[in-house]
Amino acid sequence: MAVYTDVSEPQLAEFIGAYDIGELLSYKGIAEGVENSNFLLRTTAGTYILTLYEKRVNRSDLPFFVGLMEHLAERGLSCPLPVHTRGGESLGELSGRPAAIFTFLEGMWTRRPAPQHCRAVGAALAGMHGKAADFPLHRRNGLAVADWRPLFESCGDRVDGIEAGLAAEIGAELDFVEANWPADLPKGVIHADLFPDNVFFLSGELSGLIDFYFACNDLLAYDLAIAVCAWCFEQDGSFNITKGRALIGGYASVRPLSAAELVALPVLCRGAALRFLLTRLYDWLTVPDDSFVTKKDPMEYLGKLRFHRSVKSVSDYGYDDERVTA
Ligand SMILES: Nc1ncnc2c1ncn2[C@@H]1O[C@H](COP(=O)(O)OP(=O)(O)O)[C@@H](O)[C@H]1O
Ligand SMILES: N[C@@H](CCOP(=O)(O)O)C(=O)O
Repeated sequence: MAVYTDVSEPQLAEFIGAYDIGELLSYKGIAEGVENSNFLLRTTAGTYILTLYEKRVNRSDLPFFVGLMEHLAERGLSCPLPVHTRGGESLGELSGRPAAIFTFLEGMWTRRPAPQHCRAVGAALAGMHGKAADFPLHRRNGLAVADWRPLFESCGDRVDGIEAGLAAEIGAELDFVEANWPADLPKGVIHADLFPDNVFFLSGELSGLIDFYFACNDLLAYDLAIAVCAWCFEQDGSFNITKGRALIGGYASVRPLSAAELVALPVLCRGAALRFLLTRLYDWLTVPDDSFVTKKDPMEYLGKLRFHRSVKSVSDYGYDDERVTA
């Protein structure tokens, strides 16, 4: 459930009055999502999304997120376009929350990604990296390698209650990724959360990307590693090499990967799996059970992490490149 803040009709009608989007016909909360409150708006001019930014989103980051979506949409990436008020503002305030209205993106996310979805996602991610290359704002990744150990420490002493030995396993993994994290790979603006629920498809074709609220500046290949973790495993936890080949191949078809990026991909995937293991673990142990926040299973990412630990080179992901796998 992700409608944390209620909006009354008079408040909303007044808010909408500042925009050229016609009269309000109806609105309803959208149950999906985790971080913010989202509403589907129907007006005499069309359908829109209203987002109220909740506490876990830092207000000072909003110009980066909203500006990035505008920048990408202007360059032809299919993603929500912030709608401006008549006064030119894309961010306002509603029900005591920062709020924005976005264009509605047609399509649905896929619960059963197939290799052709993975290929399209890889290509779209590389396209996003290219289109964001001249985005002028900068946002530090608040969940970068250096932040993982403090996040783990803030999980407290109940980690082994989930699985015996888990704290030591995570500690050893942190030691490894901190010592082996690549420093000199190409950097830029990354999506940082390109999971299946953030990619829409329509009639089998990718129709757009949403949820840029983890976007930040970091290694481009780390974004690919996040997508490998999110798209290429089956429900039973096994890695699907055909999906790996499709995702990485789709990415490389738009933005060729350097040999150094390919060599680094296994450690980047270990880091990506660890990052989602840790954020899920933190929520699992600290968010009250009666909270609206949907807690996701941390152990799914422990399984993925263990797989990546067994990987010797990018060819184990199904991707062959003679520079690194000959
Ligand atoms: N521009 C959009 N067009 C269509 N649906 C959207 C749009 N933005 C959000 N949604 C809907 O709202 C849901 C939650 O959005 P999301 O940005 O993922 O929220 P959160 O940041 O809270 O996780 C999505 O799964 C989708 O159904
Ligand atoms: N993708 C993350 C959680 C963030 O949720 P989102 O709805 O904002 O994409 C995870 O799976 O842990």
